[in-house]
Amino acid sequence: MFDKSTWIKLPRNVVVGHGVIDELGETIADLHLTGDPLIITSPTPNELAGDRVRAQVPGAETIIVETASFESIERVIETAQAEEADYLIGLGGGKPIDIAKMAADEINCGLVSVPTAASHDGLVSGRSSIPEGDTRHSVAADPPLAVVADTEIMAKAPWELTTAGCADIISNYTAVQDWRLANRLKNVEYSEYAGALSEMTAEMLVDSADSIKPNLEESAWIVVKALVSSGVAMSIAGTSRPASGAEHLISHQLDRIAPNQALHGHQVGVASIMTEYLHSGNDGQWRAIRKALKSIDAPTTAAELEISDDDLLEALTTAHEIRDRYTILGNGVNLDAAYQTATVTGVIERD
Ligand SMILES: NC(=O)C1=CN([C@@H]2O[C@H](COP(=O)(O)OP(=O)(O)OC[C@H]3O[C@@H](n4cnc5c(N)ncnc54)[C@H](O)[C@@H]3O)[C@@H](O)[C@H]2O)C=CC1
Ligand SMILES: O=C(CO)COP(=O)(O)O
Ligand SMILES: [Zn+2]
Repeated sequence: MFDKSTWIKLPRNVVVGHGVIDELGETIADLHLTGDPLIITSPTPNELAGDRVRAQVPGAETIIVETASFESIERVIETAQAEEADYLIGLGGGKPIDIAKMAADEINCGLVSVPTAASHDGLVSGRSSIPEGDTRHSVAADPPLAVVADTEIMAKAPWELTTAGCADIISNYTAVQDWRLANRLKNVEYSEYAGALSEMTAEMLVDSADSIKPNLEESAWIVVKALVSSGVAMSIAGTSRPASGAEHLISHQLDRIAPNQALHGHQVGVASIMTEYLHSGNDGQWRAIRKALKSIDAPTTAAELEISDDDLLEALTTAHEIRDRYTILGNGVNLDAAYQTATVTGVIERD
């Protein structure tokens, strides 16, 4: 008997382009959302774009969050309930959007995502990623009903936020390899469509690397399209597997060991050079990944991440513990192997 079923949740409206933040009101009306929203943002995005958002949703309260934590989510839920908010608007980078996504899921209301940086591929995904203690929760949450991504704002954001978004996409190469490995060794369900979409997204971004330049709005356009596509791959899969493998585990560990040191996308990029080496050895594609990262100005070494060699090695040897997700890290990389991996790939220098 055929007994498979799937439920793919995607945003209904994805509005991308120059000045589209001023079309937020229209986008909300198109979704038939009524009543007052609560705006969830972080300090800089609030300063940059909060007033333009508030101008279109008069009466909306704003809550400013600093960290992606369960405490922040709790605060948002309490405020939304006290204010009787009818839906949420997440404004900013990955953190406020993830918090808003999880809070909206919890209180069962809609979410509109207004990213101000092309720095991560969670802007359309049906996943929310929140650290807690020694672990990291990547939980299913409804994707935003709409995404309003203003390329004018994103192009003016610090260049490193855009290069972080590119590196988050380039890391899809190793994420998909980990997913296939887990399918072969652990019978983890694999989606050919989601895997192919994720790899094609990375391929297209790398092919466009020459057009990705600072202060160029077309660059923000190219990167946002890739981030949307990668987020859709996660939604099709119903898991972050297409865009998150061992390189993400290492980055999540770095968030614990060396908090707020480097951007998420930059960490996963450097980690994917090493996990590609672990997958395919010295003759594999790790040089191609490093070259792709360099071509878009993303870091390729621990020093460029401002992370010490010891912290990097600790993350590489302990990342397998963080989550029940089988990857090339298996049941752990020992310190000698980690040192070999990090030095051969030039991520750290030999003593
Ligand atoms: N749910 C999912 O599927 C995914 C979630 N993530 C999560 O997203 C987070 C990483 O996202 P980030 O955007 O790097 O973090 P973030 O939200 O902390 O933003 C990084 C920095 O950029 C600043 N910023 C944002 N827009 C700006 C602008 N236009 N101009 C100047 N500064 C601006 C913010 O104020 C912040 O200081 C992590 O927590 C990660 O786990 C990442 C990928 C996928
Ligand atoms: O960052 C992500 C994809 O780029 C989300 O992955 P996680 O499920 O590892 O948080
Ligand atoms: Zn990521």
